[in-house]
Formats: sequence, C-alpha cells, structure tokens
Amino acid sequence: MSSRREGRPNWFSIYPIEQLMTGAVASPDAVFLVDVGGNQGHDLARFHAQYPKPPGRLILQDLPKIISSVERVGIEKIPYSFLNPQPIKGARAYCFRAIFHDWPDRICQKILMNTVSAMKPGYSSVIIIDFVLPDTNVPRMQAAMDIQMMSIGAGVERSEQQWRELLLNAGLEIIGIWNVSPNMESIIEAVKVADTE
Ligand SMILES: C[S@@+](CC[C@H](N)C(=O)[O-])C[C@H]1O[C@@H](n2cnc3c(N)ncnc32)[C@H](O)[C@@H]1O
Repeated sequence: MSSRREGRPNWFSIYPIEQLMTGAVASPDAVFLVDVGGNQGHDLARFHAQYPKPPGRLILQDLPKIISSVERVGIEKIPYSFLNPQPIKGARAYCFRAIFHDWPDRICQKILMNTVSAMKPGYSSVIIIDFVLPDTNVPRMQAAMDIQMMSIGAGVERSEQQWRELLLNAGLEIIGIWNVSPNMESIIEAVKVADTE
C-alpha cells in the first residue's frame, strides 16, 4: 500500500490543508484528522513529519490485527471497523484513502452513514483520496484499475457523477475536488448537506 504513494505528492500537498487548519478547534481533546482504514499509518506519519504541531489529535483507525503492532510518534491508534458507527465525534476531518474503491455502493453507503453520524455540522469534513474517472476517454491505467477492482471483489472506480450520487445518498455534498494529474488519485472534500444550505 505504501508503494501506491512512492514518488507521489502527499494528498495534503495537493489539497489546501490550511483551510482545515484555520478554524480548527484549539483544545487538547480536539481531533484534527482521523485516518479511517489508514493501515500502518504511512499517510499520518508523513503528515506529522510535515506538521509536527497539528491543531488537534491525529488518529489512526484500522482493524485490530492491522494496527496492533503500529507505533508512530504523534499518532494515536484506535482499533475500529468502519462497518460500525464512528466512535470519534466531531473531528475536523475523516480521511479515507483507497477505501471506497474496494467496496460496492451498498457498503460505501454504510461506511459513509457511520461517519456522517459522528460529524459536527458546519465543522467536520470527509476527505476521500481515490480516483475520479472522467465520463469519457478514461486513461488506460484507471480503466485497468476499474476492471481489476471488479475482478477481485465488488469494487469500482467511480466517475464524478457516481461520487456525487454516492455521497448525496449518505447526506454529504461535495465542496471541492483537487487533482494534479489524470493518472493520480483525486482528493474529494464533502460536508453534511445541511452545512451548505
Ligand atoms: C487498500 S487499503 C488502504 C490503506 C490506506 N488507507 C492507504 O491508503 O494506504 C484498505 C485498508 O482498509 C482496511 N480495512 C478493511 N476492512 C476494514 C474495516 N471493516 N474497518 C476498518 N478498516 C478496514 C484494511 O485493513 C486496509 O488497511
């Protein structure tokens, strides 16, 4: 999984992370980032290396067997299955990198609803790092990934329209999509629908 990011920019170098940092609650208990299904915590470790004094706690979540042996400076680990309600309430952002493309819409809905119930309106964001396919002329690598995801399970690479529908059905609205190359994952930010009304 770490090979997917070798030589590539971090998501927080592409996404304007300052907008999350600005306005983050400054309290020792406040949670800044939760990396849901974050595996060994590579992304959070890189984040901590770049921002050693983040405006809140950094939390790594994955299945118990995956994170039991992980030890990383500045990162708290919490065993958690995203098929259950999110126990960390009101974080500034819940990040999902290379998670949703593994699952069909029905399961993604469940994961998203489990997250939405923990989000603080007007404050929390969901950050998704995954491919956003164009509706036509899909680059060869992304098309191959889509077929691979289908063949190893019920996964799927999604177009912007598919992401919008998936998220809206869970009560989330996309407020931005960032990408620096068609061959790279995009960063999608979504908030509770009521936040934008
Ligand atoms: C494709 S990997 C992505 C890992 C990481 N986000 C990254 O980008 O390197 C999918 C991750 O989802 C985790 N996972 C699978 N089922 C899970 C569940 N029910 N709850 C939490 N994490 C789960 C796996 O253990 C794995 O770490």
